[in-house]
Amino acid sequence: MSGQGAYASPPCMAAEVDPTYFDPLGTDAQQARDVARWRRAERTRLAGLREGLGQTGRAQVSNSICGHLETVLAARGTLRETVLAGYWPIRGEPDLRPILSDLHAAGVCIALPVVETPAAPLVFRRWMPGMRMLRGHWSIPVPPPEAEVLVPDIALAPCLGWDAGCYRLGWGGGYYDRTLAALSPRPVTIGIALAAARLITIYPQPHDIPLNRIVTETGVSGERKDPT
Ligand SMILES: Nc1nc2c(c(=O)[nH]1)N(C=O)[C@@H](CNc1ccc(C(=O)N[C@@H](CCC(=O)O)C(=O)O)cc1)CN2
Ligand SMILES: Nc1ncnc2c1ncn2[C@@H]1O[C@H](COP(=O)(O)OP(=O)(O)OP(=O)(O)O)[C@@H](O)[C@H]1O
Repeated sequence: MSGQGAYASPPCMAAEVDPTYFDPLGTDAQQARDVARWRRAERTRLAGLREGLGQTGRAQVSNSICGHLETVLAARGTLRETVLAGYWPIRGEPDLRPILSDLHAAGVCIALPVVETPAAPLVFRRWMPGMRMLRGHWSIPVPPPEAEVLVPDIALAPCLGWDAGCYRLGWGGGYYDRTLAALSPRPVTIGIALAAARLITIYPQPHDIPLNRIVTETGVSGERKDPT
C-alpha cells in the first residue's frame, strides 16, 4: 500500500501536536501483538507439558477425561440423534475415540471438524468408526468429502490451554472462534484439556469466544452460560 488514499481515513497526527495524547487504537494494536507473542510461547510450553506425560500418562489422562465426559453428557438426557462434534487427536491431544465410538453405537451422530477453506469456519462431516479417513489441512485425518455435512448441537474442542472463564487456547488458527461466531444458535461447547494446562488468563481478545465447560482428567468446570 502506498500514497494517500490507500487508507479509509487520514493518519492520526494528534500525538505530534500533544505527545501525551492517548491513541486507543494504537495501544490496542500493540497489546494484541503482545498477546499473540505470549500465546505463541505458551503454545510451545503447553505442547511440551503434554509431550512430557509420555504415552502411558496421556492414555491415563484420556481415560479419565472419557469418564468425566460421559457424566457430563449423561446429565443432558438422551443424545439419540443429537449431532456431537468430536475431533481426531493430533499432537498428544486426549484421545476420545473410544467414547465417540460408544456414542455412535448409542445412536448419536458423530461429526469431525474439517478445514475446507483456510482462515474460514470449520465444516463438520459425519464420522463412523472404521471409516476411511483422508489427510486434511495440517495432515489432520478427516472424513472423505462424500461424508455428510452436519451442524453440531454439541462440540468438543481440544484445548492446549484454558482459563477459569472457560476461554480456550488452541493451535493458533482461530478456527473454533470463527466457527462459533458463524453458528446460530451456537452449539453447547465443551473444552477438553489437561488440568495442568490451566492458565490464570488467556488474555481474551475481542474474537475469543468462551466455551460452556472445560473437562480435564481431574473433573469438570462449572458451567458458563451463554448470554441470552
Ligand atoms: N485434532 C484437532 N483437529 C482440529 C483442530 C484441533 O485443534 N485439533 N482444530 C482446531 O482449531 C482445527 C484445525 N486447527 C488448526 C490450527 C492451526 C493451524 C495452523 O496452520 N497453525 C499455524 C500457526 C497459526 C498462527 O500462529 O498464526 C502453524 O502452526 O503454522 C492449522 C489447523 C480443526 N481440526
Ligand atoms: N471470528 C474471527 N474472524 C476473523 N479472524 C478471527 C476470528 N477468530 C479468530 N480470528 C483470527 O485467528 C487468529 C488466531 O486466534 P487464536 O489465537 O484465538 O487461535 P486459537 O483459538 O488458539 O486457534 P484454533 O481454534 O485454530 O485452535 C487471531 O489472531 C484472529 O486474527
